[in-house]
Amino acid sequence: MADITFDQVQISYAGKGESFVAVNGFDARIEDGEFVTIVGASGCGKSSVLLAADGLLRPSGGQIRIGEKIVSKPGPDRGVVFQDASLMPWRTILANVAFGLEMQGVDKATRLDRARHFIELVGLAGREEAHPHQLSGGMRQRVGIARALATDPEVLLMDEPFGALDAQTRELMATELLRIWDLDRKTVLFVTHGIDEAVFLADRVLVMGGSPSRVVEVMEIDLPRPRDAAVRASEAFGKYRTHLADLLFGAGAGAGNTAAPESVTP
Ligand SMILES: Nc1ncnc2c1ncn2[C@@H]1O[C@H](COP(=O)(O)OP(=O)(O)OP(=O)(O)O)[C@@H](O)[C@H]1O
Repeated sequence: MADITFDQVQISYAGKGESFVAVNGFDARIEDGEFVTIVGASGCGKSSVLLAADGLLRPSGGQIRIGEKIVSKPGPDRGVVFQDASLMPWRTILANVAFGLEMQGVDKATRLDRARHFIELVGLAGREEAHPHQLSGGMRQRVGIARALATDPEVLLMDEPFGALDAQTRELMATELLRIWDLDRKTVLFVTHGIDEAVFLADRVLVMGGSPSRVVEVMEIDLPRPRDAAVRASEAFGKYRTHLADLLFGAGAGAGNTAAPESVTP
């Protein structure tokens, strides 16, 4: 496992004239084994930061490191889960989960064994031969998580993985994700719009704001683990939630942030 370091990261997009700087001076360090969530107004650059950490987007300034290695392209040290699980529709669930191992040249018997193990871990034993269209949205996201874990990456990068799910399934998936994470505590960086989700999952929440945006506040979440319904209902949870909502939607919120808290709460 490894830590993730963002060192004065700048992300720009080419425009018609001058390029547009979306993120500037983004500094953060995600410790080895830590679960960190990122929140911020729509369009503030959360996905851009994650894409850059995955190596799909090259920062226009600064540096991202996984352990000691500077990120320059996607690599097997990173497992990625997006909002849309992006499974291959023609492949079975087993073949989808085994795909990354196939790319790594792992022999067939080993990769199928490993894929079966992670399918069981995410609660889908018995569905190995199903195809993605035969599964619900929540199940497809479970497959996406199994696929990301199967290659045993150093870190997990998750961009709104439960964003397309209904509120109830979303809560369930958050609890499931923590159960799986607790088995070997990989380093996780998780982007979300959901205030409750951000607090429930995290050791720390990074709040992005400003224009161009950067980390404007870091919230330590000192809640017991394992996190369960009692933690979610606790007074401490409510305080973190209110503080985060104030940061995002209160008087001091970043430019362009006009959404009401209710509109983003899972
Ligand atoms: N390919 C692109 N070309 C030009 N501009 C882009 C591109 N991708 C993103 N942007 C711009 O960069 C900024 C950050 O976008 P990004 O998708 O990272 O934000 P976000 O915080 O993830 O948004 P959301 O919460 O709505 O998903 C936005 O202003 C967006 O319009």
